[in-house]
Amino acid sequence: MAIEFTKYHGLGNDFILIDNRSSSTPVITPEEAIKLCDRHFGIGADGVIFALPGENNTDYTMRIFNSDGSEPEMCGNGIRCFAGFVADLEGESRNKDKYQIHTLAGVITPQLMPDGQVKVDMGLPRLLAGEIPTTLAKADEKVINIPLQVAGKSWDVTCVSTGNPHCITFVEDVAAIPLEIIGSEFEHHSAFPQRINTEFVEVVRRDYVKMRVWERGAGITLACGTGACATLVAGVLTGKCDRTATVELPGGPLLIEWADDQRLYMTGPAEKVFAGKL
Ligand SMILES: N[C@@H](CCC[C@H](N)C(=O)O)C(=O)O
Repeated sequence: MAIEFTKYHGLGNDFILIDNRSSSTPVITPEEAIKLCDRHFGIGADGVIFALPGENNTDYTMRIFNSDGSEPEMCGNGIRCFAGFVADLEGESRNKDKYQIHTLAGVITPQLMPDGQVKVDMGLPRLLAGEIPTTLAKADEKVINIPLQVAGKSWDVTCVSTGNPHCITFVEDVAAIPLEIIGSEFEHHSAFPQRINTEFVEVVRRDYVKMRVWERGAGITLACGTGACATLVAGVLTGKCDRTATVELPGGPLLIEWADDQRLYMTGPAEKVFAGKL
């Protein structure tokens, strides 16, 4: 059976998108996703994203497999690519620029903007340890600047769920962090029963930070949308950032706002790279 796919990226965080609208089960298994994501023997990507029929009166359902085959709840860069992808699939029959997307983290709303960027209503961040989840505090307490021992060092971490789990550490010089050595140790730390995405952040100004990420199930990536949102929340909670800031990632900048209604808004690009057939 031939399966058509389109490769997209959001700031270098890259995905294989599959039109899965005729079935509510992904047409690719997690094992097949691992092979397709392989950068030497496959197409190469940080994950595979499926556009499925909408559940609970939404326009579509998005599911994603990480490059290790695990299934996360949400993907920020992925949902911007998803919006571009479904708009393309709809072609001339498209009658909206804002979609209600069902995800494992709830309903997320991306909007295609006239300048080609995608603005996403990412919903409410979750701050309690039990919601992340982490054992670094009691289930009903927040995790702000809590010491965590990793790689023989104590790191002050702040944890935020933006649908998926994030652990944020503010550092003096983000370029000096040996992410390739310590990232996996954070991801698999016993304090995080569902593993964790890890962000290291250097605050340049209250409205401009530099961030590098080690993603759960994917390792080092060039950008992470949910991670950029979690970074801003951690910056506000620790008194380091304003409620609107640019998060500069290795792949480029994302504009993040934690609005007065407490919802997170992320604005950034989604680029189609090529299409093909499996
Ligand atoms: N790159 C993504 C996040 C993808 C999921 C993540 N690896 C996880 O397992 O939670 C983003 O842009 O948000």
